[in-house]
Amino acid sequence: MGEAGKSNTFVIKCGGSTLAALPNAFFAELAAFQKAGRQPVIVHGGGPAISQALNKLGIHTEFVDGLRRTSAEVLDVAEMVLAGKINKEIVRRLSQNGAKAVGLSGTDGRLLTAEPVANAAKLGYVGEVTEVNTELLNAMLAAGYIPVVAPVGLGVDNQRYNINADTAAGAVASSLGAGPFIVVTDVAGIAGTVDGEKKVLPTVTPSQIQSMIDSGEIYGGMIPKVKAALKCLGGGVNEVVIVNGSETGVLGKVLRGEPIGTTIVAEPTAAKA
Ligand SMILES: Nc1ncnc2c1ncn2[C@@H]1O[C@H](COP(=O)(O)OP(=O)(O)O)[C@@H](O)[C@H]1O
Ligand SMILES: CC(=O)N[C@@H](CCC(=O)OP(=O)(O)O)C(=O)O
Repeated sequence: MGEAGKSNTFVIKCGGSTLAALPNAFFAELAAFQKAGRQPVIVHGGGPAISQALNKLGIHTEFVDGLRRTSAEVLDVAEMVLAGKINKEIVRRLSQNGAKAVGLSGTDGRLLTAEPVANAAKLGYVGEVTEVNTELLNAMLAAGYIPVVAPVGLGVDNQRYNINADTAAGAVASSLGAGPFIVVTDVAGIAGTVDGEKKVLPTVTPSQIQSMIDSGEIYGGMIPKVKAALKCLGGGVNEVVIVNGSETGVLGKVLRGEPIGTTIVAEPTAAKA
């Protein structure tokens, strides 16, 4: 694919926290971008729905450092909910709102190759992406479809892995060299304290993020988001924006460069020509 095609590609991560609240307008906006020649790729979560399904089945679930401890039993349910229920819901809503979309699990066509995370002894079948099959994504984009990806990966050992959706989306954004990477969640951005007042910060840099994690101002589900953002910025993505999906016209605002949510920017360098 040529440079023009690449610059048209952008990755959106849709968090499970916000999926039910996403208005039809969100999907219609994606359909309009698609018709205008833009090439969105969606990677989605579904944490709350997985927890709900596990609770219904009476299977205990817990998070360690923001990641779900994943036994073989939990993995089956996570895959069922992510690649079945949530993935199909998103594809259906896109179709209903005039977009052409196709749903894939990260294991389909070895879209996401994964390896166990460092503390696998504690976390079980939780994976980290080692490779993204961009050939498959680009083929779907070239055929005029929005790829909708569930964050389940396959190891070279053929083991399935549950992957945090922010991590998976960041890996996809980096491998496509796509920009901007838009993280859609249930809050208006990263909140921080400015002059004693809590507010959404328009921009944050990697060093600010580190001190906000250290102080506990960034916690829980925001941690994998900012970590994925930092990794992306080091890997070819020039802009990561965190926005609330239920606000109208969010995607357009990001793409037009209008101020919305929190933009994570690279550390300013002293010597810029
Ligand atoms: N500094 C912060 N600013 C805003 N939200 C934060 C911050 N730190 C932690 N959070 C939490 O992160 C949550 C978003 O993460 P999460 O619930 O995992 O969403 P998603 O399902 O979209 O991935 C927010 O609802 C909020 O509770
Ligand atoms: C390893 C791990 O934690 N996987 C996540 C995958 C879903 C996800 O990340 O969903 P959200 O984006 O809605 O949080 C989980 O099991 O909940």
